[in-house]
Amino acid sequence: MPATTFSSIPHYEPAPPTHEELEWADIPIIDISKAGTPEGRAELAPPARDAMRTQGFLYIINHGYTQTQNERVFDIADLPFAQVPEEEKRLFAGDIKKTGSYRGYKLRNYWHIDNGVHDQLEHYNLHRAIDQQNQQHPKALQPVLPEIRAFAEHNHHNVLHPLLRLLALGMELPEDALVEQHGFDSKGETYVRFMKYYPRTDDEEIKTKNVWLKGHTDFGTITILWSQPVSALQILSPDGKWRWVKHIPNALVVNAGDAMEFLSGGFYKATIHRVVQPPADQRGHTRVGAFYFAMTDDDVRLIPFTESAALQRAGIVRRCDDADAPTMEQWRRGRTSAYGQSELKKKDEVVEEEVINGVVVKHYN
Ligand SMILES: O=C(O)CCC(=O)C(=O)O
Ligand SMILES: [Fe+2]
Repeated sequence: MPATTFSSIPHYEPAPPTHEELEWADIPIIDISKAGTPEGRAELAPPARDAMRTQGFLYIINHGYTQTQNERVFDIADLPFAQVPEEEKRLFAGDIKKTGSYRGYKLRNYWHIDNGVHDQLEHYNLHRAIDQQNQQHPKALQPVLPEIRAFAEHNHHNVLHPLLRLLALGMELPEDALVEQHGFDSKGETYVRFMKYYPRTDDEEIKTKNVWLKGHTDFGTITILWSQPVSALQILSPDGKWRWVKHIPNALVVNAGDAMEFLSGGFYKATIHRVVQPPADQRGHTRVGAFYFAMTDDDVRLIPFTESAALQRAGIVRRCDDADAPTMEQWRRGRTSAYGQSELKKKDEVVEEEVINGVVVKHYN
């Protein structure tokens, strides 16, 4: 490894893992270090396919970062929140609704959760190409931008692309069918997100029934969430029950989003998930997250791979006619602008709906 000197930044110490026995989701583990050979990919493709077809979630381990590198990711992830003055944060806040893009900060109180209560979480989003996109960043991030770029490349080339090969094989397509739609250098919005949740008041907890981030699907193809110890993420299991996602040190929690569901004609599931108040022994702490939100290139039309024999056998399900199908760019902009801002239509006690590009999108309370 080349000798690299890293700038000294404060250490973010997360809360210790919970001791509570929660109802954990049953999420399969994929050892991605095996994906480097054709034999390894042939071995991993069926379990990856089954995980994405049933749970819509899987864990990735052995992706190539050490525990020390992993801790550095979270130290960097806390910088835009702990080391940037509020005034500077406002300067870098994204005009999300207008631009349909998350670049920059999403500050607290932006999304409506329930009963007049707004969110208490901040995120900061960087386009993966970092300094090639004319996106300016706060001062505290300047010294670590090369490391964030390396983090984006790691997610893209060592996690996303290997996984996309497995998922293409699962659809019995040429193994690069999805990789070809996810160029690192193509025009598209795949981005790095750092996120920080702050503890809330009892009143906020009561009014939202402890929901910190409403049940939703992600917009893109694949979300890579760097596992962190504060339990709060839940997924809606196939049996209709919310189950907790357990922390695995240095693992990645990966899920499929809307775009993957479109491309696969429902073969891979964009699973609903939400964030709730952590268990009692982890309350009162902040919760810092690091993510890579992947989408296809902007010009890809989100229509199913009808040539796939696997999809034909399973039955292709469309959420709109192919002729009306949005491009990735239309879908991400539409979803991003509306999220947490639009008037949702109440279907029943749990489900609310909105229509984006002619397609019905569900939100869960
Ligand atoms: O914070 C988490 O664990 C999940 C956040 C999430 O679902 C999202 O940002 O889309
Ligand atoms: Fe999400």
